[in-house]
Formats: sequence, structure tokens, C-alpha cells
Amino acid sequence: MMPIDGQPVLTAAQMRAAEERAIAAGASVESLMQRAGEGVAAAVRRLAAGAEVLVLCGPGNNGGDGYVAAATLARAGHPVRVAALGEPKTAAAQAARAQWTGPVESFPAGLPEDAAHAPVVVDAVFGTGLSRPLEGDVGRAMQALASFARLSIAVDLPSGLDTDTGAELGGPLSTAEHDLTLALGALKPAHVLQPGAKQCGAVRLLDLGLGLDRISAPRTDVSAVETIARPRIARPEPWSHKFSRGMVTVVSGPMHGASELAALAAYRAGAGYVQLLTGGLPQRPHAIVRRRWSADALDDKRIGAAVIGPGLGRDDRAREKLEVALASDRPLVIDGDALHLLDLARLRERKAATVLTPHAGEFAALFGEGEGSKIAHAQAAARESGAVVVFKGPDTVVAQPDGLADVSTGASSWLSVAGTGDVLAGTIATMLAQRPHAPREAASAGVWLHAAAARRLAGCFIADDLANALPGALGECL
Ligand SMILES: NC(=O)C1=CN([C@@H]2O[C@H](COP(=O)(O)OP(=O)(O)OC[C@H]3O[C@@H](n4cnc5c(N)ncnc54)[C@H](OP(=O)(O)O)[C@@H]3O)[C@@H](O)[C@H]2O)[C@@H](O)CC1
Ligand SMILES: Nc1ncnc2c1ncn2[C@@H]1O[C@H](COP(=O)(O)OP(=O)(O)O)[C@@H](O)[C@H]1O
Ligand SMILES: [K+]
Repeated sequence: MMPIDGQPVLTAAQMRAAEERAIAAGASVESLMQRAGEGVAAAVRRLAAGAEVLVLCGPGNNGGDGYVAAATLARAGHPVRVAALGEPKTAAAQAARAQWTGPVESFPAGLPEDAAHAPVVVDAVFGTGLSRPLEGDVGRAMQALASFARLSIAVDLPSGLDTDTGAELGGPLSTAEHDLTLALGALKPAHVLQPGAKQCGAVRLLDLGLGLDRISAPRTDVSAVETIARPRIARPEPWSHKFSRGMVTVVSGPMHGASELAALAAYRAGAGYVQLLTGGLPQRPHAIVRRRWSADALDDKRIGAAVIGPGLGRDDRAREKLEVALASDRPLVIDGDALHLLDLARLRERKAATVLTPHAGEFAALFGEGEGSKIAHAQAAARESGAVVVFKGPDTVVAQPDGLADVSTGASSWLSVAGTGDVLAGTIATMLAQRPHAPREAASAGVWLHAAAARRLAGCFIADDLANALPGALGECL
């Protein structure tokens, strides 16, 4: 079982292609299924600690994995039952079924309520092949079994999810929520995008030897999408000075607090010099250099990145400031109000790096609703705008115009509080000032630090606390 950061994310079609490549290279579906099922059995056995396991098997290869897992557990002397939704349909699943010599109960109808329950439930009903909503009582029965069980584990994916979008095919609350999902061979979008990610519980990867790791396969060869890994951040060199550490300028507006938060976060994320272009009164921290806005305020080559949008307002003065920022040759983070004033045609004229940080509402206003997954939406928006797009939320996606994209995993839902987006904008600006030629990497590093800072707070917090937790998160990256 492997952790899931820095791993490729493959669609169902990309997964099939990887499987076909492995088969062309001499593997067989049966050998891959054997490896998958044995991997599942090993994980289940360790976690079940001797408790009875009920394996629910579907008609396809996901069910095949389940039969192999059940047979492997039984051979090891572990108490295990099997219940199936129909007979296996594929040759590989039929061969796997033949390994299981015990009785097969029928699922869901044949399981009387009490007999059905087991302390450990394994969902091997549907995986990447599910193309339509779960029929009849399957979803409801699975929910009942999973919620009764002390431990419920999904094989590859919780049954009922759309692999490529993470949506519940039968609509909200139609699938069971598991404690653990064992992703087979590679992560799929449903493991990282909501609501699928929540239904998965913890996600761990089981390697099937498909050669999908980044050492065997360069990123674009198998998938353009990867989960965000902990960034490496360099300590200041002995010869570093405040400007070489990264200078961030935050453009303020009538709502001072938002830009103050962005400026504070920029410092806490490691910038050497942060200035706030504000008409507000001096306040803490005194380290923030406050200057009045002027039309040439961004004509300073030392500025590594500027932030515009938090608390900017949407009046003519805000428009004027945004136009100056767009015309400047400094790398730019565009957030909040500025996203509502933004003209995409004007943005495409910019040569310097630009990072847009919309939440779902800002994203829809700028780019429309779009088709497909959140990853596909972010990729299309990056292509359309020519900028790096950070599509925020519980499953933040960072995409660059050529299609490469990163997805955040494990963001704390306590981030759903005012001002945390301003903290993210400031954090990304510092990363961008330090990596002006790698805006996607900078944005993803900022998203990682932001999520790590929230994890360190472990509970309810306000945006100021989050900014102040950034140095600890940074310490995890040195
Ligand atoms: N990739 C790899 O390298 C490896 C992949 N492996 C495993 O294979 C899994 C993918 O297997 P899969 O393609 O057979 O699909 P799966 O998810 O079992 O379901 C398809 C079956 O369900 C049926 N069906 C669909 N919807 C239905 C509904 N609502 N209600 C009822 N039935 C429905 C559908 O019927 P049909 O649509 O054809 O009528 C078909 O029979 C993958 O997740 C992983 O676990 C490993 O074994 C080894 C290596
Ligand atoms: N439920 C959630 N789970 C995880 N992260 C969240 C959640 N809600 C919001 N966030 C994160 O918190 C930040 C909120 O940003 P934003 O919506 O712009 O808020 P604000 O404008 O108040 O600063 C984003 O980074 C977003 O990804
Ligand atoms: K499953």
C-alpha cells in the first residue's frame, strides 16, 4: 500500500490503455487480477485483525479481484464469506470465481438483514467499468453493510462512482462511504475529486506493475494529471538578502483585511520583502511595508510577484488598478474581485506568468459551467486564458495551458472560512516570486503549503491563524 501524493491520475480509458500495454508486454488479465486480489487480501488481512470479512463481488473484473481476495484470505485461514451480484461475466472473473471453493450468497436480495452484516466489508462490486447508476437496492444495501461494519474497504473504487468525474452516478447519497479505498494500479479522478473522494475514505495505492510510476514513465506519456506532492523548498543561502528571497507586492482596495491577509501570508510563506499598496492606516505586523498606490507602483524589477484581487472592490478605481497590473511585466496572482473584472482577451496578451485563483463561483462567472470533470474544466480554462488556473475547493485543481494539471488531496474542510483564499493568494505569490518561470509548480507548492498549514492547526481556525501556521508547514518542506 502506497501513499497517494505525487502519483499519476488516470481516466478509465487511460487505465485500459495501460492494461493493454502491459498485456502486449506479456502480462495477462488473469495475472494482473491475481496481483490485485492478493494485494487486497494482504491489506484486508492486516487491517481486519482476525475479524470476519464479507466480500461483495460484482459481475465484472472488479468482482474478479474480489474472488481472488476472498480465496487468498481463506487459504490463509482468515474467516471470510462471499456474496455476489450475479455470475461473473468475463473470462478472467470466471477463472477467479473458480478459485473460491466456499458458498456464494446472493447480494443484495439473498442477504437477510442480520446475516448480511459483517465486521469487515469489502466492496468488489463495480470499479472502472460501471457505466450507469446502480440498479435496485444495491446502493442502499451497500450503505447499510458499510455503516454497520467496523471497517469497509472498496476495491479500486466505491461502487456507484463515475471513475472520471467522481460524481455519484445515481445522484447524491446513492453510494456507500468507505473507510479505505485501495486504488488498483493508479489513482483515478474519482479518488481525488468530490464527492467521490469523500466516499473513498482514506485512499492507498496498490501497485500492479503497470509501469505507471514517474520513474518508469514520464508524466505526459501516461497521464497529464498528478496529485500534488510535498514541494522542496530551499533554505536561504548564506548570501541571500531580502530581495533575492522574493519580493511580493499586494495591491489593496477598500476591504483592507483581505489584502492584509494576503500580505501576511506572503511573508509567512518565506518572502523576503512584502509591500502593501494601501491607503489604510499602519498596523501590525510592522514588517509589511505600506505604500500608497500609484500608477507606476509595479514598475519595480525587484518585485517577484504581485497579488491583485483580495479586497480590491469592483469599481472604476479597481478596474484602473487591474489594468496597470495586467500591463506590468511582473508575475501576477489574480484573485477575488479582480476575477470578476477580468477580460480574458486582455489577459491573453500578457507575457509574464499569471496565476488565477477562482473558487467555484468565480470560475463559473469567468469560464461558464463546462462539461466533464473538475480537472477537465480547469484544463480548458487554462487553455482558454493562457494562465495557470487554480480551481479552488475541497479538491483544488491547478492546470497550465498545455494541459498538465495537479490535484490537491487531503485539504481540511476547516478551510471553509472567510479569508483563507486571501492567504492562498499571498502564499502562491511568494512561491511565484521564487519560481517565476514555473508558475504551475509555484501554484501547486502554494496549495500544498496552504493545506499543510490547515492540517497543522487540526481543528477550527481563522484565516490569520492559517497564515501564522505557514512557517511550520514550510518547515516540512526543507
Ligand atoms: N485496469 C487494470 O489493469 C486492472 C483492472 N482490474 C479490475 O477491473 C476493474 C474493471 O473491470 P470491468 O471493466 O470488468 O468493470 P467492472 O467495474 O467490474 O464492472 C463492469 C461490469 O458491470 C456491469 N455493469 C455496469 N454497470 C452496471 C449496473 N449499473 N448494474 C449492473 N451491472 C452493471 C457490466 O455489464 P455491462 O455494462 O457490460 O452490461 C460489466 O459486467 C477495475 O476496477 C479493477 O478492479 C484488475 O482486475 C486487474 C488489472
Ligand atoms: N470544504 C473545504 N475543504 C477544503 N478546502 C476548502 C473548503 N472550502 C474552502 N476551501 C479552501 O479554502 C479557500 C477558500 O477560498 P475562497 O473561497 O476564495 O475564500 P475567501 O474569499 O473567503 O478567502 C480555498 O483555498 C479553498 O480551496
Ligand atoms: K468496488
